[in-house]
Amino acid sequence: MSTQPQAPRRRLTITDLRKMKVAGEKIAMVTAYDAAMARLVDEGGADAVLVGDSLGMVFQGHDSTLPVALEHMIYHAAAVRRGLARSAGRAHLTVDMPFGSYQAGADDAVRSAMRLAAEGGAEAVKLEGGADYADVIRRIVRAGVPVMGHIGLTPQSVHRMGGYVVQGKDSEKARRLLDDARAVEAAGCSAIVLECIPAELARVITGELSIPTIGIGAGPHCDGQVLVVNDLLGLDGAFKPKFVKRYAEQGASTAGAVSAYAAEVKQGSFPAEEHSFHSKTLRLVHASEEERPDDAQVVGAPV
Ligand SMILES: Nc1nc(=O)c2c([nH]1)NC[C@@H]1CN(c3ccc(C(=O)N[C@@H](CCC(=O)O)C(=O)O)cc3)CN21
Ligand SMILES: CC(C)C(=O)C(=O)O
Ligand SMILES: [Mg+2]
Repeated sequence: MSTQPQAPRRRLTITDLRKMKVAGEKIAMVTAYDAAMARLVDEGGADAVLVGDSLGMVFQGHDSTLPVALEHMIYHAAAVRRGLARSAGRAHLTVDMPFGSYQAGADDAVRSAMRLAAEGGAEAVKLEGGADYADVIRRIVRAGVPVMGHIGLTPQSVHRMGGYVVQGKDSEKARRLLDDARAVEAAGCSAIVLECIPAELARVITGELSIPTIGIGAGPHCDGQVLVVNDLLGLDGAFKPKFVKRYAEQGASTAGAVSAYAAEVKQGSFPAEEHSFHSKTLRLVHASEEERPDDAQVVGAPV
């Protein structure tokens, strides 16, 4: 009997994410920055993986996303791409365009997006900005790369915003964000991230747009949600903004595991017998021994 050929696994496309909005099926997106985590996130059932420029803060240790370079995003995207290739899931892959890779002009933006797709394996790129970026979005989409928008709290504009603060809290600013959302959809975006805006505003934007809205700190009415994986795993005990829910306390459990390991090393109980290798044929000779047979195998002795 021959084994049945396996139906090839089909990865979700950006079009599938749009169909999920129509079907009323919520989209679960999670960030990942390396191959191992990408595989776990994919096998955990995330619909979409984001290689976020938040890696500048959670991976590189900066206090903003501004120092992240296009080369860094390509490096992490390619690692995540390889992780997804080895995993059993079907997540779609979006990669953030970092600060400086698209703001100077549309030609530059198209070149950056093409590198993220060609070298990083991105199936879509995400960029921060509203109506002001309509032309840039149009040009990248025309080049063949789907674009995800991102409005509200846009971390690359931290200095203009005066910190990581909730956006669109008064009627005029909320109106401007709704106009921005409409503008990026009209420019050809396939989806849009809404970050740290009132839930009431996110509900209106979600109802007005035909592309899916993916919220972070934008309430429950969005078509999907995104969280930084380190945050949902509770890896950083000090970082707990209001919108984060921790589904694990891996920061505490990791520090606890290392502490147990260090204690056992110091005490001599690790490695134990079951962690050690042996050889029956090896004849050990101490370096201090005067008479050494010519055929002795010397281990641990200075030459
Ligand atoms: N680990 C991590 N998670 C993120 O979600 C994230 C990053 N890093 N780095 C890039 C940006 C920065 N983000 C942030 C950072 C801090 C707040 C924050 O402290 N927010 C306050 C709200 C302040 C207000 O009331 O306006 C909060 O308490 O949630 C929000 C978003 C979101 N992104
Ligand atoms: C938090 C998400 C939306 C993001 O842009 C990032 O991780 O960089
Ligand atoms: Mg980002």
